[in-house]
Amino acid sequence: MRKSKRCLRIGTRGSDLALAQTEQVLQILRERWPHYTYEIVKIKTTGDKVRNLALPRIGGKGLFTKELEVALLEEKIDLAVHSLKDLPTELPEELCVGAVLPREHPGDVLISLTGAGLEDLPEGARIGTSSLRRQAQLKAARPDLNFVPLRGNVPTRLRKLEKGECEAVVLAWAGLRRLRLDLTGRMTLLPYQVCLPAVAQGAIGVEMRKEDRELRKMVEVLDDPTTRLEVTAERAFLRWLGGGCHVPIAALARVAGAEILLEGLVADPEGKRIVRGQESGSTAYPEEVGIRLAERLLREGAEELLRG
Ligand SMILES: NCc1[nH]cc(CCC(=O)O)c1CC(=O)O
Repeated sequence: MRKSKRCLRIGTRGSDLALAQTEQVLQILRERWPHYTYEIVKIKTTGDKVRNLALPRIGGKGLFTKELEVALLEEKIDLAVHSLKDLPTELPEELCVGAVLPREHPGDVLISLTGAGLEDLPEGARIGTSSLRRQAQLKAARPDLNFVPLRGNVPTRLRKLEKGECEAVVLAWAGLRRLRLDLTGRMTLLPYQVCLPAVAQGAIGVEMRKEDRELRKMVEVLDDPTTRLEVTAERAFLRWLGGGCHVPIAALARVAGAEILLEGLVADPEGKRIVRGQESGSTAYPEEVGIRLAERLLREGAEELLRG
């Protein structure tokens, strides 16, 4: 046993959502490992700095995670807490996802001032979202809708709705939930058939240095094996497609007994073509299920969509 307690430095973005997620991690670690000290280190990422630009234009992977990875590699922090959907599928060789927390409901919600659902929105309504995945799927369901780019943190986006910049916005349920925002009467959940979530949406991942054995053992208390299996299948699907933010891609895995069921899609940004399918397989090989679904969708037309 070491004599002096080690101080664990937890890196996070400074947004309300990121801090709420980090607080959740911290609470569990503190309770289980009270003899350590903890420090939260806020780090600005490129995505935080270029607020006004449309994400698909900036492109580039790891917009919200890269600076945290650099801090891990430079040993300025010991853990990095991410929304797993923002974390690229390829990690630096020295890093790993040490834990995946139990997932929130992974779905997207539609929020409007009147509480109108997707069918009730007026003809030609403006939807605030910069996500090509959301745009493509909503256009497929309602070709008359218009889209306005909407970026910034969750509260900022809701303010833009209040100011009348659009009739509705689409956000992840998980983010609203973690921010404890009560949008009763304004919010409807979009069914997966209408809007399949982003890979790993609703899951929190804790990234760390592989060689930090002591810490790897400690973060096991955060890990939810079912969520981990699901996001492993989804991330393998995304990695095999080689997709970034430029082509709409969505996927959702569910564990049922010893089986993983994975549903996924690739679309063109206008939502005119959606290549969608399902695969299932053993929980012993989650990545294999993801790769199999990717291969199948590539054969069925996703290859063309990805080449654009
Ligand atoms: N891209 C931003 C982002 N990253 C994670 C979440 C929500 C929380 C989550 O999906 O885990 C959000 C906001 C949103 O999409 O509404």
